[in-house]
Amino acid sequence: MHRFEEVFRRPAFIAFTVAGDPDYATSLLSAQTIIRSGADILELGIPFSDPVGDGPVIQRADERALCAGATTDTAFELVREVRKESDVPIVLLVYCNTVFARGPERFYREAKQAGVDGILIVDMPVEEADLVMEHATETGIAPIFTVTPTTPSERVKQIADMAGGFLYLVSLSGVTGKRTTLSDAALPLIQRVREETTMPLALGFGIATETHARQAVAAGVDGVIVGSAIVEIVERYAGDAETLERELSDYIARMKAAVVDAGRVR
Ligand SMILES: O=P(O)(O)OC[C@@H](O)[C@@H](O)c1c[nH]c2ccccc12
Repeated sequence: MHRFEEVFRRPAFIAFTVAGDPDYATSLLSAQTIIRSGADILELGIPFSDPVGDGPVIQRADERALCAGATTDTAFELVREVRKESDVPIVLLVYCNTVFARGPERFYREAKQAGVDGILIVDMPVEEADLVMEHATETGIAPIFTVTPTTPSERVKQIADMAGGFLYLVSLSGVTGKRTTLSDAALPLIQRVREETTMPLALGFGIATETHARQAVAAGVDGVIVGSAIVEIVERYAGDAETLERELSDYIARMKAAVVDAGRVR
């Protein structure tokens, strides 16, 4: 859990991409570019056939990756490859089926061997987390959980007690995807969760612009998570590696600068 503590000493920029989107080579280039451009944490989604928490942009990315042959094994391979050149914390974002298809013991063990620092099982309620908690503890992989605007405060406390690394604050009730403004529910959520825990809090869902990122940091979060806006860049420029690298690195660098800058004036 060392890597997370270090990262959250100042507001962090957390970037999501789908492992294997649209193919292995492009996705490795994207992950490396994201890290080289200053992202503090890499969130890697293992593509899944029924990603119920995801909007159309990430659904399409999952589909592209699966069509190109992405599997849990190729996602672990990607982590190993990224680890050769970087120490940034890597969080795997998965649906339950992916973990249980392999068996949780083996999944956590292989994730650890590949160099994973945290695992967020997006459709696993805390009530069922017992099924994986011992493996998280054994491997030292941080169990990351989400809380949403509709999570009662008592439950927030229960979740925070189990969680490691950071708490993922879902800014709105809905699926992933860019929004034009930061959700109205974000600020009250941040304030409410702050009262229940001292863990680092990272806000995600709908965040796409530097303004959103600044607002989130000003509201008191320790991390800002962006997914769909990044996946859209991959989708648009995947056919041209040089342009993809440039566009992605511009975007990540701008978002990171906004987060750092907003942290300074806070
Ligand atoms: O795409 P957005 O709106 O920027 O949200 C982040 C998100 O993509 C990433 O963290 C994520 C991708 N798929 C998920 C499923 C559930 C929770 C979170 C996620």
